[in-house]
Amino acid sequence: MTANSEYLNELQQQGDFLTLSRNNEWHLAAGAFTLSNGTAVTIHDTGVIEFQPKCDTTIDVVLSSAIHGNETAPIEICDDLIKRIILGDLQLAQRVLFIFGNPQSINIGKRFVEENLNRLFNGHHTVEGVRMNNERTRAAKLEQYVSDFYQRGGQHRERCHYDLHTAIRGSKNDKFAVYPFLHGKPWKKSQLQFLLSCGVNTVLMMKSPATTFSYYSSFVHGADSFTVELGQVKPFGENDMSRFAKTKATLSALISQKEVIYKEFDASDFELFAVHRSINRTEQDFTFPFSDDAENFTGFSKGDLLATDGQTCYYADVEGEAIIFPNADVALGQRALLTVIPLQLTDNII
Ligand SMILES: O=C(O)CCC(=O)N[C@@H](CCC(=O)O)C(=O)O
Ligand SMILES: [Zn+2]
Repeated sequence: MTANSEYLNELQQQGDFLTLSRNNEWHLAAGAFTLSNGTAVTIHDTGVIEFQPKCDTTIDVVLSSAIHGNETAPIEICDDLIKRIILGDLQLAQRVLFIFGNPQSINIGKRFVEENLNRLFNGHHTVEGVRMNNERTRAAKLEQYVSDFYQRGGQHRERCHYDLHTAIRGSKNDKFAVYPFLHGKPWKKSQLQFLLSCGVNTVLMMKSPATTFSYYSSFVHGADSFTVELGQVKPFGENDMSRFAKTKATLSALISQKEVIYKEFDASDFELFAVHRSINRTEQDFTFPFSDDAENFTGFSKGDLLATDGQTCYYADVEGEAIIFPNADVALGQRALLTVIPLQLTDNII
């Protein structure tokens, strides 16, 4: 028996792809098997597992978590879905690719090992003159796995990608999604209805390209793609999983049903925000005037100080400008703060 088939036997019996991935931090030999219900299972690498049911399918679904290793609730959600599929308790009706992005960062309980993986997509992993590291290599591979997965599904199918995260800070709106910049293409009501069903009624509309995983699959593969923030970062074992019941049930339905009927679209169900600006840290001396427990979506009055970057002070220039993802510890040149303002829906939505 080869080492490869040993891990496959154990995986088939226990369904524990998360532990297998954590035990093989940066690489796992590819392997495949078929479930008794006919679903083909392919392990492409550590943290990357594909399920192809026997029936005809219409949607190619990518569910990623652990792009940041300490964001545990989404990892637990995906771990549970994968186990149920492998053990035959959840029968799929759609193709699914699950990704645990950064197994070593899960093991050390940190956002990343050397470099923030979610700043390396859309080609930013490979830059002339910049040394490759494990996270850069991983970002390049993850792009390729997603690309191959969508290509095997074929053109003219629905493609979606939900990149599941949790926020470092608490948030006034506990769960929210980032809708990547669509380059003028319309936003989709059907996607907002899906998010609402997940318990996510707050969506931020980006207005420029990004280096994130969700922007990559949206821009390069035309997928309906979102970064989804499911509450606040907690260590394993400290998540109140009842808070994610709607998310789990909706993801489960998405992959196990031919079609899911969501609540009819009603704009008043949502709180939508436009990203107003992104403030990067360019100086060693970068500070916020608010405390570490100031929550995401805290609004500021026009003229209030928002951040100080060396000699540059940033002030709110719109009444109610609200803070998202403030993080003074980011690497120089990276985003330290987003600000948002409420958005009224225009006709750029279908
Ligand atoms: O709470 C925080 O500061 C970060 C939470 C997080 O990881 N958010 C993502 C958002 C990605 C996007 O803008 O689509 C990130 O910062 O990578
Ligand atoms: Zn994250």
